[in-house]
Amino acid sequence: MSAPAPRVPRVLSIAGSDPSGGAGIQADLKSISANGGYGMAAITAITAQNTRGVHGVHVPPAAFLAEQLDAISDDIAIDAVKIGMLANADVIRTVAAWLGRVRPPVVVLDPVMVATSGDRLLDADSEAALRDLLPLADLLTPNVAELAVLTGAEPATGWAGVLAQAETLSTGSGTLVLAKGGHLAGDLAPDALVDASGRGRLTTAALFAAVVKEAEGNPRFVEFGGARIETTATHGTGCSLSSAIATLRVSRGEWVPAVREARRWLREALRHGESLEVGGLGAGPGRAGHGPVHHFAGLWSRGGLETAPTAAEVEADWWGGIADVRAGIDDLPFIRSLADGTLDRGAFLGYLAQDALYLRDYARVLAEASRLAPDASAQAFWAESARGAIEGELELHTGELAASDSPATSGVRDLEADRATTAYLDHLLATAARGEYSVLVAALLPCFWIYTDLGARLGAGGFGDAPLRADHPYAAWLATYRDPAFAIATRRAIEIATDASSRATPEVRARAAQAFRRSAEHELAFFAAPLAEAAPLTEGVLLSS
Ligand SMILES: Nc1ncnc2c1ncn2[C@@H]1O[C@H](COP(=O)(O)OP(=O)(O)O)[C@@H](O)[C@H]1O
Ligand SMILES: Cc1ncc(COP(=O)(O)O)c(N)n1
Repeated sequence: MSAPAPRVPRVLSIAGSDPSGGAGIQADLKSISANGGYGMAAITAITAQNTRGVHGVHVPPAAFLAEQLDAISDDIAIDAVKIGMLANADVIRTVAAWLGRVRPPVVVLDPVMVATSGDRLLDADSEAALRDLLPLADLLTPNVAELAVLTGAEPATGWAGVLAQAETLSTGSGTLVLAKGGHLAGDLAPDALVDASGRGRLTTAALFAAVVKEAEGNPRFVEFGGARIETTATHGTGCSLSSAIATLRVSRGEWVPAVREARRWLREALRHGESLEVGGLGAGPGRAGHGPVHHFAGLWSRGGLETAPTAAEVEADWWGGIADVRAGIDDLPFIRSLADGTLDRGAFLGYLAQDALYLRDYARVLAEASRLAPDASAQAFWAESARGAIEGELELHTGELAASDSPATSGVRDLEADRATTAYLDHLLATAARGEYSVLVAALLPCFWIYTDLGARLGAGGFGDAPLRADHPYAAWLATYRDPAFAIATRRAIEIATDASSRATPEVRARAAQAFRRSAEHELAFFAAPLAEAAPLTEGVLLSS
């Protein structure tokens, strides 16, 4: 039994809108999604901005923000909140009142004041109101400039100064602070979690720390190092990072792993930001702005964009994709004459002899599928099918072939596989040798599926009444393929193979579809062979012992 899937963190962003998509709620929703959360957004302000700057800000009435917040919290359990641009004191008070009522388990506050472009995003006279909001958060993520404003100091010019201000802020607000080095000069872009609140939030988390520094007064620093990434795509880094941390704090349960993972993700997004080619249109020299980070760089390259088909969709695709092969099989003189009973007995026995030869190696390939199977149920199924194929082969020797009056049937064991049998087996053995389970089971499937389908249609009068007559010369053979147990096995084989393909990567799925079709084509050639190239079962085609 597999463990239940972990619940998806429900994360609310309370922030401004950036129509260019790089910062604000747009960045937050992308960041939350990229980090495995369900994103929601209550909009505090609507900005008109692009990668070069903010042209305008419209702040809807704070009462309407309250309505948005209540609509969400009345209906949805919120696991984490990320707070970004708050615009003015009314908005701040509305958010503070809502937080006081709802108190979500994780609150990350990015005290947005000034955009990367230098434009103000918070009224200058609202800084006091913002300070009052700080204690309601669990984590503050100010940049260098914001840290300076919040501590009433000059912006720090070095990392030690940033850490000192972060400590001051943490002590004053009683919250954890993430000090960010993004705006410092130099080759490094370090961040650090600073907990001087005395609430010991980092005690457990510090176990995970790469570097834990004990400083005077015993505040705790957990530092995250990293080289500065050479890029202009830094618009929205603060928004993206704080949303990622809020989301990952829910799924990881601790601050340090959440920050470490969020930073790793953001750094990948930063490295690929410029590839988006967002911004810079018509910019004169020196006006090129800051493009967004690529929030989905990792997901798109590793997860792919293709929608995975369900097993039922794979089944329909595969079966529909061999409609021409199936029609070809139905039209074969071998199948037609087998159905109406006019098939030459020698040709029939020749077919059975090839079938026996086929089953011997088919059983080995089924056993290989069992070896590769990812779970016990599939492992048992393929092993059982291998046993069935071996039994089928033995039955052929003791049944139809042994009973035949041909003097040569005793030499079946030494009979050589004809071209069609050899080609089919080569395909199956080569697929097995490549060791890709989902491709292998797709290759094994037509033998189950096409026979079951043929047997069912022969038995249901699809080829006329002749196959239903008890005195049909090949009644015993027809009965084998109508066997309900075989139909059940076929259903299970279809389920296993299509399920494996629906979960596989697009590349593996394409190889599986091709292997399935190849096997179906070999089935056609196999049925065509007895009346096409191989002579009936006579001493001429047997290497009798
Ligand atoms: N060029 C860069 N290379 C690596 N990391 C960066 C770079 N610029 C910003 N960061 C990281 O992005 C995050 C946001 O930091 P920062 O730019 O200081 O905040 P804000 O966007 O709020 O101004 C931090 O983790 C910081 O270390
Ligand atoms: C709506 C909105 N919120 C926040 C920021 C800050 O983002 P950054 O500091 O990365 O430019 C922004 N530019 N716009």
